[in-house]
Amino acid sequence: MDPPFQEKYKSLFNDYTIVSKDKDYSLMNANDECELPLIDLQRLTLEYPEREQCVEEIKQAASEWGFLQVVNHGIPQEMLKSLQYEQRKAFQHPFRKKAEDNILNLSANSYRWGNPRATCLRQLAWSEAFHVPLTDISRIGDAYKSLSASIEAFTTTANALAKGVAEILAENLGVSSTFFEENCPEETSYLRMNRYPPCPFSSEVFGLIPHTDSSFLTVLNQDQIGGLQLLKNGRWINVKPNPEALVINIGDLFQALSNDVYKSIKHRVLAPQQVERFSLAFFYCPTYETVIESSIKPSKYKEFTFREFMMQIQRDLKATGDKVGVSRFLL
Ligand SMILES: O=C(O)CCC(=O)C(=O)O
Ligand SMILES: [Fe+2]
Repeated sequence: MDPPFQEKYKSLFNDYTIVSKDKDYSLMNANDECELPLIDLQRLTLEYPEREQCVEEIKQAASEWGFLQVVNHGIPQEMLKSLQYEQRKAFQHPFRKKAEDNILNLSANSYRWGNPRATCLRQLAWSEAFHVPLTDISRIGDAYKSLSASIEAFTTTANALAKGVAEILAENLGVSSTFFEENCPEETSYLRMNRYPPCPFSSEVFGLIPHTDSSFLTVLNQDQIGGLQLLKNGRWINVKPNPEALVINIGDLFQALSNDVYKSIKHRVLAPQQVERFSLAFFYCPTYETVIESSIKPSKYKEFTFREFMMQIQRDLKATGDKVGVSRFLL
C-alpha cells in the first residue's frame, strides 16, 4: 500500500551514499523538545478576568510562536477517533488503487505523494495525502459513507473552532468583526489527511519538507508518534504530541492581515523510521476574491487577493521548485 518512493525517485537515491557520509546532512541533529503554549479554551466561556486572560494567552502564543495547542476546543474525542479510524482505512488500499482509481471520487489530483518537483533527496516528501476541498465531501461515494460523515462532522466543528480563534486574534487589528463570517464560508476551507509510511532513510528524507501554510489558520490533529518540528529563532524544535490537544498554527494570510503581528512559522515533519504516522490538517481559507490588506499602517504588504496569492505560489513553484510565500507581497 505504500507509494513506490524509491522506484520513482531512483535518481535522487543514487546520490544517497554520497550525502549520507556527510554528518552535517542528517536531519536528526539535536533538536530541542518543546511544549507549545497550552491553552484551555473553556476559559473563553468564563467571566472577567478569565476570558480576558485566555484571549491574551492566545494572542501572545500566536505572536511569539505562531503555534499554540488548545484543549476543550469543542471537537469531541470520539469525533477525532472515528475520523482517524476512517483515515487509516482509506490509506490501506493498494497504492495503484489510491493513485489511479480516485477511490473517494474527489476532484482531480486529490491523492498526492512524494514531491514531483524534487531535485534532491531533501526536497522529497516521504508521505501521501488526500486533499479534500470541503465542496468535495458530497461527492464521496456511498462505499465511503462513514468516511464522508466523519469528515463532515470534523470539518464543521474545526471550522467553528478556527473561526472563533481567528476572530479573537483579529481583535484590535482593525479587522471588521464580520470579516471571517463574510469571507470564509465553510466551503472555501479544505482538509488534508496525511500518512507518513515508515521510512528507511529517515535521517536523510523528510516526511514533509519545511513549509508555511497558505491559510489564515490551520487546525492540526497529530497522532502520538511525533516528528512535527517548527523553526524558532533559527532552531528546529520538536512539537511534543499531546493526546488531549489540537495544534493551531498561523498561516501566511494571517501574517499579512496582521502586518506581521502574528507569524506564519516554517514547520516540517521528520519521516518516522519504523512506524507509520497520521495527521489531519484543516486549513481555514477565504474565497478566492477575498482581499488581504492590513489596517495597521504603514502596511508592510501590498494588498492582494487570495487568488493572486495562490497563483503566485504556483508560479514560484514552477520556477524555483519552492513556495516563496507572503514575502512576495512585501512593499
Ligand atoms: O503532519 C503534521 O503534523 C503536519 C502537517 C502539515 O504541516 C501540513 O499538512 O501542512
Ligand atoms: Fe503545514
